[in-house]
Amino acid sequence: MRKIGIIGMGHVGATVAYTLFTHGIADELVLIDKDEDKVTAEYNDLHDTLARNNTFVNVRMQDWDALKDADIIVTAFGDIAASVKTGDRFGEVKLNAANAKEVGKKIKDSGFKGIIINISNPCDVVSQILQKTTGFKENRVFGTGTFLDTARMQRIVGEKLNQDPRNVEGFVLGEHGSSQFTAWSTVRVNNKIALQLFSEDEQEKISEQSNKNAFLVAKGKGYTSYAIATCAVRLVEAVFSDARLYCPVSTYNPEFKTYIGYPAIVGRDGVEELIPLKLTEEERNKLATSADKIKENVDKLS
Ligand SMILES: NC(=O)c1ccc[n+]([C@@H]2O[C@H](COP(=O)([O-])OP(=O)(O)OC[C@H]3O[C@@H](n4cnc5c(N)ncnc54)[C@H](O)[C@@H]3O)[C@@H](O)[C@H]2O)c1
Repeated sequence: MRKIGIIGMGHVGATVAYTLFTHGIADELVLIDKDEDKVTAEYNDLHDTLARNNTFVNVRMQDWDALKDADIIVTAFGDIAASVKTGDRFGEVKLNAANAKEVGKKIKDSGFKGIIINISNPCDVVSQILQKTTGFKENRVFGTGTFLDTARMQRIVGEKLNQDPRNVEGFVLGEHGSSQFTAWSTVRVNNKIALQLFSEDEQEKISEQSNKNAFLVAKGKGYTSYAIATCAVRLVEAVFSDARLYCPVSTYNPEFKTYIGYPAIVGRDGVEELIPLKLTEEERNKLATSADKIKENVDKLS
């Protein structure tokens, strides 16, 4: 039986739940939020789809003990308005560092033995605090990190070259935040080296745009949901099917001694392997700067 807990049933948590529910990816869901009215509303709205759904799903709510035998927990707690207001995901840092400690303790106390996939921002800092608080091995707690930013980069590059974004390989690395960057040495489009397809100026603009797109979406609707939920669900599927998916996630990187967005293999045990990249010196320096920013905040807040 595939059982998933979702903690934080705001825009993102609810979209993850809906996707899992309607795509037949989970047999049982446990929905948790500190806002009782919100979680009750989502619980009922999801239940009302059952008679027209292709598959049956058991749903429970506000039951921490039910997490004991869950396979995966997706964390999406926070207050998106705090990030949107400041135009920076660090707008939620104090609030979500405290939430991560509270939620991490409750997860640990539940006896949960599975994999945590964190979405809450700032994603790298929160993922690491969750890992520290639960005491789980690092492979069992990871964040969506730059998986979403990489999808945004693939979309932008694809649009510029009139290609399906899935024809674009390569990575946005570092913090899921303002110090992230496109590692152009890794980017290929239909096996053509992207460095040869874009001028330095264009590379710079695309790299910035991958980060800015989040705030463009949030400016119009107050939050983002579809793209991040699709990324999180993809990672859930990779764990369930032991896909050994090669993708960038926020995970502990021994070289930089912090959680940070970097390519890894994701399977049944969570992050099973880091795949070392041959970066240019400039890219390595950018990654080191990004790591310092994350580390500083983890040290201050955990
Ligand atoms: N990693 C990414 O790429 C990415 C993308 C989008 C959003 N996010 C982040 O995901 C989080 C959720 O976004 P959203 O738009 O759904 O926010 P939201 O404000 O709509 O919802 C957050 C929910 O978390 C709940 N919550 C807060 N503290 C809690 C706690 N201690 N225990 C249980 N529930 C708690 C709130 O009641 C609320 O329902 C935010 O931190 C946001 O910045 C990350």
